[in-house]
Amino acid sequence: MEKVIEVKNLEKSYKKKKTKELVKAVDGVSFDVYRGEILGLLGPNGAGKTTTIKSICGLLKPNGGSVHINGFDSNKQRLKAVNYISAVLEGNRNIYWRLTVRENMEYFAGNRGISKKEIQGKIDELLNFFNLKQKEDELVSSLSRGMQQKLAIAVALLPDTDVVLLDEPTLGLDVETSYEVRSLLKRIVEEHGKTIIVSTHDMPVVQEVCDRTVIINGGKVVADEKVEDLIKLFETRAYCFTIGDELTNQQVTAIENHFPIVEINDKQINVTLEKEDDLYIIMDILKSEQTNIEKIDRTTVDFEQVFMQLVRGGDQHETTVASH
Ligand SMILES: Nc1ncnc2c1ncn2[C@@H]1O[C@H](COP(=O)(O)OP(=O)(O)OP(=O)(O)O)[C@@H](O)[C@H]1O
Repeated sequence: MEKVIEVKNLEKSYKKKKTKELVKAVDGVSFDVYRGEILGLLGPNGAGKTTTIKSICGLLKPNGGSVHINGFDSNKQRLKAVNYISAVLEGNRNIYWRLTVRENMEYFAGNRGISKKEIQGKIDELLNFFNLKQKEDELVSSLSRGMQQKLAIAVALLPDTDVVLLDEPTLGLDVETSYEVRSLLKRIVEEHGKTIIVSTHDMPVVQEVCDRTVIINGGKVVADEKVEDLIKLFETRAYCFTIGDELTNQQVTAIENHFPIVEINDKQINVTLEKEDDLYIIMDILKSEQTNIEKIDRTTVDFEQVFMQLVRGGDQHETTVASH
């Protein structure tokens, strides 16, 4: 597999305005991105995603480490490196609301040094691809949020760069449009041969669209795995206990304290264990009040549960995933 982006030991600190204290936003982040994949960059608020993305785009100068794009250092050979990347950062604010759909496309093509004449065919192709052709002469301000989002992505595809970086592409979209954007992302990779990095809080996007995910928490990578492998890994530890008696409040508290991912409904406990041995902890809690265990089944997990466990657990999980 051909490596398009290599992020190595990236470090970035910010100085707090009031106290001048240094905050480490990114603390030794490393990962690679391969041609033709959709990589999901995830993490809770403040994890360091934006800082990582801005460093990849060459918008931020890291304090340590490096980013290479197609072999070019995004810091030392910035212009060559960023030539391979286009990005939609901060939602759809990269488009002009007072211009029409087509005018936006022509304007941004011009910004990249592409003449109006040579880009017309490409604009038509993209407008058709994104189902925006019939809206080409309408002002962006009159479009729905979903259409604006699609236009923002279309604009990012104009310069035909190898890598497209998308920050929260489905934020604020209704279910139907979010579904449409998700399938468009897959088609952009398949039909246009792009590599996509998508930063998102939208777990269905990750489960459905991303080949691999890099999860950042507290400025560090806590998982770098294929999405399906992560789900499988956690599935081996997901159990459903059916019990004959109601739990006491102490038992509920004990279970919730031990296991961050748990759902207790009446006489069922759905729990994802951190390691197989944890099965005995939960059985001991049940036995402590002579709770009758009727059966124990393995259950399925979704990506959201995997994510929650990885970001809530801290270092313990880092070891677990790294050893996988
Ligand atoms: N310009 C800045 N000055 C000071 N601190 C900053 C600055 N930018 C980010 N930080 C801090 O660095 C840390 C990482 O921020 P970053 O924006 O990279 O996280 P994020 O994962 O993108 O979060 P979100 O999902 O909320 O956008 C946070 O603690 C944040 O407060």
